[in-house]
Parts: sequence; structure tokens; C-alpha cells
Amino acid sequence: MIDTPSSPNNGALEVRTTPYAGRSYFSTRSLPENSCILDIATPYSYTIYKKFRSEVCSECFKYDGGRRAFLTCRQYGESAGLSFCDTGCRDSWLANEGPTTIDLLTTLEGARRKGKQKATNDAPPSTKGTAEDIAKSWEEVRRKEQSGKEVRRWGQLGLDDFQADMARYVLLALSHLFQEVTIKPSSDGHVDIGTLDGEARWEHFTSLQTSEQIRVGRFPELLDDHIKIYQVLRGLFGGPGWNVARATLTEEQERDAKIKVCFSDVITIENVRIALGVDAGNSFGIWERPLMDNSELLGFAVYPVPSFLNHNCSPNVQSSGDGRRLRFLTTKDVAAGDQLSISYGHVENLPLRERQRELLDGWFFECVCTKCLAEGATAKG
Ligand SMILES: C[S@@+](CC[C@H](N)C(=O)[O-])C[C@H]1O[C@@H](n2cnc3c(N)ncnc32)[C@H](O)[C@@H]1O
Repeated sequence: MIDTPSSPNNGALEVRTTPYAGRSYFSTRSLPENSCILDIATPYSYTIYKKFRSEVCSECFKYDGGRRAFLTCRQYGESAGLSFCDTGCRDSWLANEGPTTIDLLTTLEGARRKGKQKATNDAPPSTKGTAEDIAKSWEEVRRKEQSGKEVRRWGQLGLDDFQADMARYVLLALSHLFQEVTIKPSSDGHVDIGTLDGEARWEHFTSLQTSEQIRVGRFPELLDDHIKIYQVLRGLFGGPGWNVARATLTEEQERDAKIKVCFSDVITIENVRIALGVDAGNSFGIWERPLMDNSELLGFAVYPVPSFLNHNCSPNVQSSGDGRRLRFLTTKDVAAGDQLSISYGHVENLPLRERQRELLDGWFFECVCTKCLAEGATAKG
């Protein structure tokens, strides 16, 4: 069972398996309306889409309708694709991610630039996207990467904007994994760096449901995107020399941490597939706030701990965003043993069939929430 380190109501929720909708949170005691069940300070990984990234603060996700006057700190904008409200937001980002992450992102942006120089690739998908195709294609990649020459060639490949935005999300997740595996608490327990401020760790991230098969089955061209993303990450960062340590470590702490692995060790086919598979069914949109009908979708973020909240077309929990922080509050009284659920889209007020279509098209599942089951039963008479 996943623990909920950042739950103010620690012990008030637990993950159980439902008959038809995988795992979900349930309350272990009655919770009055407006109870904060989860309060998550930061995502495990995220990406801000290229279109918006010079208009959104990379630390607090503030967006001001395209006006950029609040972004006073853009020193990494061109190279690494990062903009900040002010030096406070920049310093906070650097303290959490470490300065080497700037180098990682800058290097990756080089692949985006190369992608721009090449004609757009309209080639049809190379497979039909069956489970067998997926396995075979990745085996082929594994075979090719035995050749150093091939991997060096991957480092010269270009990425289009969609691929580069996804690659940034994967890269950030892998740099967090790297911090976890390399930087252990020192003997006095002072350095507690792997917990991302008490939030999720890679083990939480990997315990999320993957949507690789279902999405690639629907859009086979995604498999080519995924493989290209892996090849570029492997080609760019596959050699030694990338030491992704956080800015907050003193030299002594760095020594204590005994960095034994290099960054290339975490760039594996398995890890990249996990990150890419997790994003579709578990991501939260980074929206322009306050949230309105015409708010822009600026990017997406994966917060592993609240990802165990299932969808319900009549939910009893709602999220509210404050910078990169997400809070989850009950919207009605909840009895002990009730399932806790949010709404994944703005579907609650649509008729049954439209709701179901939206969830199938956008989220790839047939909704079996209490409201849909009740309405479905009434319709059948
Ligand atoms: C964010 S995850 C929620 C946790 C997930 N149940 C698990 O076991 O990891 C979203 C996935 O849960 C399932 N799910 C969530 N709500 C559902 C619902 N109302 N009906 C059917 N499946 C649902 C779908 O497979 C969906 O892709």
C-alpha cells in the first residue's frame, strides 16, 4: 500500500482495489465537507509546453494571459527553456533541482533545435502498435544500443516540439531518480534529499498504472515518438560525466553521499518506458488560473500520491492549485469506507453517453463510477 506522506489527514485514507476500476483511495473514517485529504507541494515531474514556456514561471507555474511583465528573470530562457517570476522563484527552483539540471535541459534543447532544421517527419507509423509490436521494437532498440557508434548517432537526432516537451518531462523524472539513488542521508541524517520535500519518490512514480499499451494501440505513431525520445536521451546523456547533484549540498555532504553511479545508469529503456507510460493516465493539467472555461492548458504534471484518486462523475473531492502545490478537499461529507474520487475532466454536467465518450477518448477508460452505473441501470429500465 502506498503511504501518503503529505496527507494532513494521515491515516484517513487508504488504497484499496476496486472490482472494475483498479486501485482507489477510500476513507477510513468519516470526513466532514472541506477536509483537506492531500496537500502536495510539488509534482514528481512536469513539462510546460514550448508554446507557453516563455510566458510561464517554471517554479510557481504562474501565467498571466500571455503578458510576460511578471517574468523578470529569464536568464535561462533561451538555453534551457526556463523562465522565472523573479530571483526568488529562480533560486527556489535551483535549490530543488540543482544547477546541473540547467545543463541537462540546455543540452536537450539542442535536439529540439536540430529537429527544427529538418523537414517535418510525416512518415506513417512503423508498426500497428500491438503488444507484440511494442515488445519487438524495444528489443530492436536494445540490440542496436550494443553499438557505441549507433548510440553516438542517436545523440545527433532532432526532436519535434511534442517529442522535446515529453523528453523534458522524462529527463526531469530521471534526474529525480538519480538524486534518490545517489544521494543518501549523511550519518547525522541531515541530508534528506531523496524525498523531494517529503513528496513522492520514484517507487511511488513506478507504482502508477501505465497506459503504454492502450495509447500506442490507439495511436501507433506514439511508439516511434517514445523510441526517438529514448534514443536522444541515451545518445546525449549515455556517457559518463553527468553528475546531477542538487545545489543545496555542501562539498562535505557531496563526499558523504558517495556518488557511485553516473546519470547514464538511470537512462534505461525500462525507466523511460515507465515515465512515458505513466503520463497519460496519471497527469494533472497545469492550467491557467483562476480556472475558467477558456483557461489555457500550459503543460502537465505527475503527482504520484493523488494519482490513486479514481474518477467519479459526481465526485466527493476537488483539487485546487496554488502555484505548483495541489490540495485535495472533500466537497461533501464522506462516510467511513466511502471511495474518494475527483472528476478528471469537466464532464459532470453532460448526459451519460457524452460523458462516457469524453472519458473514453480523453482518458481511455469506460467509466464505471456510481453515477454512470446508476444512470445506465435506469436507462436499461
Ligand atoms: C489516475 S489512475 C487512478 C488509479 C488507478 N485506478 C490505479 O489502479 O492505479 C486512472 C485510471 O484508473 C481507472 N479509473 C479511474 N476512474 C475510473 C472509473 N470511474 N471507471 C473506470 N476506470 C477508472 C482507469 O483505468 C484510469 O485510466
